[in-house]
Amino acid sequence: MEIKEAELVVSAPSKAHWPESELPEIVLAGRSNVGKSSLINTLCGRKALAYVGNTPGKTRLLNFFDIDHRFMLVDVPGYGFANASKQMLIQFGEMMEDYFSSRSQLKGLVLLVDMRHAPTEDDIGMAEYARYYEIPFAVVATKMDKVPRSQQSRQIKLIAEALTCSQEVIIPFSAITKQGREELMEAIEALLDNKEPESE
Ligand SMILES: Nc1nc2c(ncn2[C@@H]2O[C@H](COP(=O)(O)OP(=O)(O)OP(=O)(O)O)[C@@H](O)[C@H]2O)c(=O)[nH]1
Repeated sequence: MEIKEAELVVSAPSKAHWPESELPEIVLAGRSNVGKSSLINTLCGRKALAYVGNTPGKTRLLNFFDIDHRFMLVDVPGYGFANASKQMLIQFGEMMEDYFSSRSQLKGLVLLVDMRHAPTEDDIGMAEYARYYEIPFAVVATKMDKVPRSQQSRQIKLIAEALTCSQEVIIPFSAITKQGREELMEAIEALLDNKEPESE
């Protein structure tokens, strides 16, 4: 699957602003600074102009990107950043709860984790959240170019164990080398087809 056109439709601060479109939605989530904006830009060839920032956790909105009028990529704010106030954490939880529990267009979650580190409590919580709401998910291990090849399979194993998922659902990815781009597109296709990448 090649993406020809990606357009940021809306940055929604609340449910009232979610788009009315019937397109299926794939949500992208991960802790702050994991490389989510870079991944969106890699997928969309910078057409989406997702902002790659160095101020972690700035985005507090759900960003809906229309991809070729075929599906929406929904970028959720990076969680787990330092200095988050309690109020912000509550707001984040409520926003995700609202979205996960009531958005019928939601077809799947792509969970981003940093390949260099063990998943955080928040990452594990996000996977549990998806299971609770029965949302199929794939996992992307970002920044693989920063992990020596000899250590990559060990890191994948570590991530799979922490998230209690199969190693097969984990897609090693680099926004620098573009490795993993094709595999991620295939995983998104599988989610759109209502297939759990995990079960393949
Ligand atoms: N080496 C390397 N660096 C990356 C990769 N992906 C992202 N980065 C860098 O990691 C930093 C964070 O990347 P972003 O794409 O802004 O991360 P984000 O998850 O959108 O961050 P938030 O806006 O805080 O949610 C930037 O300095 C990127 O250049 C990658 O695959 N390899």
